Formats: sequence, structure tokens, C-alpha cells
Amino acid sequence: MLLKRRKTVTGRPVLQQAPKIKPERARRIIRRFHLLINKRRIIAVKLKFKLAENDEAGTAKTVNKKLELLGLMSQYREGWKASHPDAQLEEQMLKAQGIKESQTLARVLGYIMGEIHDRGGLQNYQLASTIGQDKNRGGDSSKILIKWFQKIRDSRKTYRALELGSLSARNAISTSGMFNPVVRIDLNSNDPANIERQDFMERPIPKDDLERFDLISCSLVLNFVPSPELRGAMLKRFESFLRLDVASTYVFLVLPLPCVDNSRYMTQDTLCAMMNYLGYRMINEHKSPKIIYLLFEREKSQDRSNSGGKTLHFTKKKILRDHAGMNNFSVLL
Ligand SMILES: C[S@@+](CC[C@H](N)C(=O)[O-])C[C@H]1O[C@@H](n2cnc3c(N)ncnc32)[C@H](O)[C@@H]1O
Repeated sequence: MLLKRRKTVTGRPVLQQAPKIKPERARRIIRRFHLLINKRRIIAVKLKFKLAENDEAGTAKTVNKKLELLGLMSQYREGWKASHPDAQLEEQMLKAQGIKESQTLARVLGYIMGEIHDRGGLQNYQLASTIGQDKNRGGDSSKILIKWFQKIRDSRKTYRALELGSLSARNAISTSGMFNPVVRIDLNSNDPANIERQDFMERPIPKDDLERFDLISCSLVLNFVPSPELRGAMLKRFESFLRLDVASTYVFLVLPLPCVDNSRYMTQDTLCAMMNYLGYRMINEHKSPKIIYLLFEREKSQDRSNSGGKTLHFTKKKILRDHAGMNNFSVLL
């Protein structure tokens, strides 16, 4: 169900601001959305077509075109129109990997697409994604970065920053004066004049150091990336955006604490070992009751003998601990 917005008699929202969602609810919406797109990806593979990541409009067009070609439109529409939740379709969706009949796959796909595009799934997800910088969650996480960066920077230099998942052009990164420019991107920019609407995974690789950055801020973004493999791909991609003509570059990584404190597959140690493997060394850490903040340094002189070699440690999910109530957050390279 779509979250309610109050309307005036003219039908326009009373408030310019998006309605507030409680973090608990936001987490539920995000988990559901990730489930839907993971299952959709599985179904697309089974029906032998490929979907673009993070482009819902493009995905909807591709799905329509492919199902038309496969002669599966009527089953797809049936699924789209089914009531929500539908017990049978929910069960089939969870077992999508094992479904053999294309008709059933098309029906489940319709059910998924209907929820995303016709029942507020996408809008709610976009709204839920914006609660990161909510004051109730500790406010602007980049304040911590600035405190740390003040101690390591050379005050004669300016540093270039790339902020992923940016929600505001007025947070500490942008107002500290330490970074110039601050390039801000987000999948769904709420301020297109200051925050470019862009998927980091599609951002063109810089051609030279003038286009590269001293710092990448990735605050509460990795946990929004829908699969462990895509999260790993995001971490690997950082390297191409960091300058090679300076001694040190930095990655500010912020995650909800349960990603490392309450996951079956990931601890702070494994995350840092993975970052080490990719060429980064943790130089600062801070844990609040809900969030973990990490600053990594990448030194030009650092031995990178690991990179290019075996990625064996990080290519498969490994249960590190298992208790009731734990989550399955993980990152795979
Ligand atoms: C919780 S918000 C982030 C908030 C903010 N950085 C903070 O620390 O509060 C997560 C944001 O990451 C964005 N995001 C997720 N994947 C992304 C990607 N591949 N490229 C760009 N932005 C992405 C989402 O659109 C969302 O706005």
C-alpha cells in the first residue's frame, strides 16, 4: 500500500516535504523491495533475458517487450492484477529458482512488477531510502568524517570528494570548506541542481587524475545495494575513482551497525579484511548504537600484491556465526 500523503483540495500535497517513515518501517520496505528485485532478476535469467540494474523505467519496458515476444503477456497481466498479498504467488515467488513453467514465471513476474510499479513499491522504496540523514538516526554522518579529516589533512591543500547517495548539498562534507569540488550523485536525486541523478555503477570511469577524487563518501549506501555481488562490485569500483597522483586517498564507509554486528556472514573484521585485500587500511572507526563509521586510507606506496590474485576468501558466503534474529548481510567480491 502506498504511504499516505495529505492532499489539498487542488490535489496537491499539503507539505513540500516527503512524509516521514519510521526507521523500522523503512527497513521493512527496503527489505521487501530488495526481495522483489532479487526474485525478478532470477526470473529474468530463467526466461533468458537481462535486466538493467537500477533503471526501473528501462526494466519495465524490457519486461513488456520480452514477455510480448515470448507470448506470455496474459499470464503476466494476471499476476499484475492479482490481489496483494496473494499467498500462492508469494510462495511461488520465494521458490522462483525452482519453477520450470514459463507461464508460472510470467505470472510471478507480473505480480512483482505490479507491486513495484502499480502498488507504490518503488515510491515507498525511494521514500524509505531518504531517511538516512534523518536527525533521529544521528543526523549528518559526514560530521564524523570532517572531525577525522581535520586531523589528517594538509590545510594548504584542497581535496576533491565524490559523495555517493547524496541527500543534501548542505551537509558537513559540502559546508566544511575542506573539499572542493564535492561531486554529489544519487540514484534518485531530490535536488537535481546540486545532486546529479546517477548510478555510481554506471558513472564513466575517469580518464585521468583531474577527474579522480581524494575521497569517496559511501554513507548508508552499500546496504541499499540489493545483492552481495553488487555490493562487492561497488567496493571494487572505488579504486578507479581515486587519484593516483597523491600519496593517500580515502573512503568513508558508513553502515547500519547490524550489517557487521548482527550478520551471519559479515563482521567488522571480515569487512576490514576485504577492504585490506582491495588495498585499503582502516584508519578511523566509530560505533554509535545504530551505525558504524569507518575511514579507510589507500596509500600509493602500499603493496597491492593481493589484488589480481586469489579472491577466494571473499567469493563465497561463509557462515561466521548463527543465532536466531541475525541478518544475512554480506558482500562478495
Ligand atoms: C539512506 S540513503 C543515504 C543517505 C546519506 N548518504 C546518509 O548518509 O544519510 C541511501 C541512498 O543511496 C542511494 N544509492 C543506492 N545505490 C546507489 C548507486 N548505485 N548509485 C548512487 N546512489 C545510490 C539511494 O538512492 C539512496 O538515496
